[in-house]
Amino acid sequence: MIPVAVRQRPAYDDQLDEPAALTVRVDCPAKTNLTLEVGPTHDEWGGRHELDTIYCAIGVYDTITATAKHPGAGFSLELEGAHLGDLASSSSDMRRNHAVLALFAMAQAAGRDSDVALTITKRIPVGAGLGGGSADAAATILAVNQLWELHWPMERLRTIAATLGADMPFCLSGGFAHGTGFGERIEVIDAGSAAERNLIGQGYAGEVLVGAYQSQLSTPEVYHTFDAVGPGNDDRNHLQAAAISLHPRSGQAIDAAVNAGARHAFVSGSGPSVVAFVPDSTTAQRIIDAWRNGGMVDRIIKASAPAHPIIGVSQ
Ligand SMILES: C[C@@](CO)(OP(=O)(O)O)[C@H](O)COP(=O)(O)OP(=O)(O)OC[C@H]1O[C@@H](n2ccc(N)nc2=O)[C@H](O)[C@@H]1O
Ligand SMILES: Nc1ncnc2c1ncn2[C@@H]1O[C@H](COP(=O)(O)OP(=O)(O)O)[C@@H](O)[C@H]1O
Repeated sequence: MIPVAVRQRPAYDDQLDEPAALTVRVDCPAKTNLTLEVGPTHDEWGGRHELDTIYCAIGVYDTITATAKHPGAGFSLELEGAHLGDLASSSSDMRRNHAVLALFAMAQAAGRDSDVALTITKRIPVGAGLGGGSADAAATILAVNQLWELHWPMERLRTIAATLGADMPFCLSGGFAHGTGFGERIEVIDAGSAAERNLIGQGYAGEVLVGAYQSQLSTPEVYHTFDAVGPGNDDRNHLQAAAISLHPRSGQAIDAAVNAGARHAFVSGSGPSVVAFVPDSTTAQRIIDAWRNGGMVDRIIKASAPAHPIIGVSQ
């Protein structure tokens, strides 16, 4: 089921006697990996690695809006946010933005032109191992599915998302899920299931602190480094040692969070950001103080997990 909160659409604008412009807004959460086991590479997956991962969506949301434009007008993209990372650079090509690639993929699958105005309000740190680009792509797929009244089921949307990136199929539904293949095969862990109760019982739910950085890590570079150094002893995220070798402050932030009482603290996916699950607000404050006093992170974001995309329709 796609979690949808839809407001009623007025059929026509009284003044202009033409269809009123509809805007679909999707708030799409970041992702992390509670476990990430990395296996061998496969040529048929473009050299990507086999994965076995438990995804978890965390409530730091990017917002995408999609509004229909006149036929033949083409697409447009506006980006806003205080922390745009390398997306703010003049060499950043709008046509390579993950949201735009997702719009093109949906247009091709639907046999339509991509006459849509997209806006992205970025809150998910960029190049941080939090799947921000994947969240924006997933949000665009969900938005266009609604805007064009396609009503395609989740499985069809996942198939399209999988052509764009490993994390994107998960980001369509959020929550908790088991990912296999190169990360694109998703088995949702249902709310209330024994598997979900098990994750919650282990402390993988509730209040979360994200320690974020100005610097980014490149996902391919982290996988290359993993190929050289392998997983760290006892690391549930096999990419953690590689990420820390490239960005040592992440390791310091993990140690500080654990010492201050975090239930779990780890590098999120390919890093460099660090996620800490905290049992209560006193512990959260201890971790925040340790991170700030030690200069171990550049930015701290409070969130909760698990989270889901939220879809709304308005004029
Ligand atoms: C590591 C993870 C963990 O969830 O995400 P991040 O933490 O970076 O967000 C994912 O595996 C990344 O997902 P995503 O960023 O969507 O990957 P893709 O666009 O498909 O691939 C980008 C590059 O990452 C490497 N890659 C990705 C997935 C995979 N199973 N094996 C790989 O080796 C390849 O070098 C590939 O060219
Ligand atoms: N909409 C987008 N949001 C974030 N990054 C994007 C987006 N579109 C393209 N990118 C590019 O994708 C790369 C990875 O960004 P992101 O998805 O945030 O990180 P990660 O793969 O570590 O989770 C960045 O170099 C960024 O420029």
